[in-house]
Amino acid sequence: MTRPTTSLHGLEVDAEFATFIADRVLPGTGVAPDAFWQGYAALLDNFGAENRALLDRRAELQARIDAWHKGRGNQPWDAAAYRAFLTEIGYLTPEPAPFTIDNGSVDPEIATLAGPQLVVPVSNARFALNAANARWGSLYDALYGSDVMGPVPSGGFDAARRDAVVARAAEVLDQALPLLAGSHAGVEAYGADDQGLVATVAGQPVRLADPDAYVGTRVDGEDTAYVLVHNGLHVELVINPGHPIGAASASGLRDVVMEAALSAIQDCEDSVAAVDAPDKIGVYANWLGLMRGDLEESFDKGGKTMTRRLNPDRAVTRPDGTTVTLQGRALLLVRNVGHLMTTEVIRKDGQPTPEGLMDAMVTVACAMHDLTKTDGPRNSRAGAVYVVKPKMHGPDEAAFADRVFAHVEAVLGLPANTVKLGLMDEERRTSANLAACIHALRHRLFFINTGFLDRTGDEIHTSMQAGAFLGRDAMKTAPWLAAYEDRNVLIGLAAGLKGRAQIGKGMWAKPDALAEMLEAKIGHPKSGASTAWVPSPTAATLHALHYHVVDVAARQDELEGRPIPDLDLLLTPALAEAPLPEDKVARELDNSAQGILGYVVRWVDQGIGCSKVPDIDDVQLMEDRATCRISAQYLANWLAHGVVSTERVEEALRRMAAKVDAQNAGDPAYRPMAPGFDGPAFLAARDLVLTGADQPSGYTEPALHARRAEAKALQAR
Ligand SMILES: CC(=O)SCCNC(=O)CCNC(=O)[C@H](O)C(C)(C)COP(=O)(O)OP(=O)(O)OC[C@H]1O[C@@H](n2cnc3c(N)ncnc32)[C@H](O)[C@@H]1OP(=O)(O)O
Ligand SMILES: O=CC(=O)O
Ligand SMILES: [Mg+2]
Repeated sequence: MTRPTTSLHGLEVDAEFATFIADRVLPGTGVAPDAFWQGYAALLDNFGAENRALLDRRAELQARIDAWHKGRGNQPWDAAAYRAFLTEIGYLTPEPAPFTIDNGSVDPEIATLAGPQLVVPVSNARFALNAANARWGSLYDALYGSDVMGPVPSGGFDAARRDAVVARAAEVLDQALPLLAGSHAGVEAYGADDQGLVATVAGQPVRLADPDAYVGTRVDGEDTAYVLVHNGLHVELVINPGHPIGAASASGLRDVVMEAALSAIQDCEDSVAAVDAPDKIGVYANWLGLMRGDLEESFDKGGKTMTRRLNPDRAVTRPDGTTVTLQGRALLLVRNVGHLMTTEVIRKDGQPTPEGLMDAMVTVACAMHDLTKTDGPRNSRAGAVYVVKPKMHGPDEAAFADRVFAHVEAVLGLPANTVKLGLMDEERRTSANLAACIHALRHRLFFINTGFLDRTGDEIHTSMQAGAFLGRDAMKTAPWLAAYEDRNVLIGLAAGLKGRAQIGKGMWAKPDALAEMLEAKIGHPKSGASTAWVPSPTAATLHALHYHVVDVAARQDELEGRPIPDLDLLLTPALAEAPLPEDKVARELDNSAQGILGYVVRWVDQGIGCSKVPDIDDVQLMEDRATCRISAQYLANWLAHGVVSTERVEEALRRMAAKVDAQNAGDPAYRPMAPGFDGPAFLAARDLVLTGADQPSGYTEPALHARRAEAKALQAR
């Protein structure tokens, strides 16, 4: 169905979108619609052709790499020859001379504090608000409601579990905020005087081992919270003897509230399905509401209607009677799409235009509402806009992004480098040239982050023709992956990110396996990362505990200057040296097929960009476009090397489609894929695998967008 358009400065703009910009985004920013669209037309004039040329360069390099591998036949891996070849074709670029980033004014959550980073699809207002409010999380709820204390209870209140939770929380306090004597488990009363916190243990007053850890007191209704701080993260001891949990404790402690998601990425990219003007308006409208501070969402929960809004800041009274205000919300960052896709929302010369350029203009324009606020809670007190830029390949693309945002700032009348960029290190050409990429963004870089999921997909795609890749488990311990993670931290430290920008690690993709996360994810701060991604507020609260155990700044000091793992390690693909065992192939084939279908069917038919999908062992996995890219690229690679045949893949897809249908039987909105196997969802999954070797960088976006548009058209009939 053709939608009405408006002609603006030579652009054909979706009419509803143009109205959204004029009536909702721009009022209050001081930018007139005419100036906006004139600037937009200039943006396309200046950068449209270059954007296409950068994509052509990706394709050219990939074709040369494919040809090189094919030309080598079965010769053994030759790291020196490969590196020389990559240098010759310009895949590897010269290293910059030593430098330190100079990113201007950024917030403490970016520069100095270390803690969890929550990611959320911004298209879902209920979740997006929840993510913003996940700055503070109940430790009691996170322990009680997750698998950390054993299987999640399904029945009524479990008093034994409550006692175990209370004991575990006391252990956390003893580790992070110990008393001079005794344990928090034995506290009979908490109080405060002008010297700080006073706990009563065995009838005696006991102070904190570190008296400076006491910040002050916060009263909220019946609750009195004693606010403490450790490693820069606050912890509240919430006292309320009248509360059922507080009543069960001698001290009246009813909760331990952790400062958790220091920052949250509101995602316009891999966790959302936004393919047309209404979708993009939905995404931008939520981001706008967050930046204006007035987003709200009402929904039914437990039979009651709830309305969710952004939480206020928290006022704490210090012992000297002065007030200190703590941020009530996570610092919000926005992830734009990458350079690849184009959008029909804005056309020029009859052609769709780069979606990344639209995200750049519109998300920054929305964020101006935060920058221009004169009262009420602010997002960035440093006056910055934080844009996460994903899927960039190498320094030229990073430099391109830098110039695009400089143009956006000029059009919107913002001081240079107001927009800070987060560099996702998630494509191989970026990892291999990381220092040069950071250098290209040095005046606005606010993070580097190892997006290991996309990175794994790109690893397979780049070396698609080199041979068959090892299976998933072996990939997790492959030398390239360790080199990638370690190099990222060390290169970041060498570029002076400590104290100036975040060094981030990737997503915990098993949202329900939080006991396992608690064991494993401490590895992120230990590796020198000042933040790491979590999929939910509960995971943020639990991951916060790691930053009380590890002092990241001290860890970064230890790591700085250590030798950077050799580039050859990063560049050596994890190929199977012998035929893969048949049982492993069969299992991984089914697993990948199930994961792809389980994700794609909700994306294409229902527009859900991020889902929990059970794997073959019934472990719920977070699936987004990056995890889908991995599965599709695995199968495409095995197809390319005869590990599996097309017929076998088709059979597995059909069999797994029936299984996914059964898994979704309880969803009234679900449309089964079997027995026809001819709907857009099934065909999207099939496209992703069978054409995976030919998709640009192995991305899933082109197939998903096309099939979602098809499904929408069918549904509109
Ligand atoms: C490779 C990459 O790019 S990773 C980055 C992209 N991935 C993400 O952003 C993952 C974000 N996470 C999610 O979308 C979800 O957690 C999923 C899809 C994994 C699971 O969703 P669900 O099955 O609905 O979660 P579940 O039922 O366990 O929990 C729902 C509750 O948790 C909250 N919640 C879950 N995830 C989030 C989140 N990321 N942010 C805020 N709140 C969240 C919901 O608001 C809801 O609480 P409410 O009822 O009070 O509103
Ligand atoms: O975006 C994150 C990733 O792992 O990919
Ligand atoms: Mg990614």
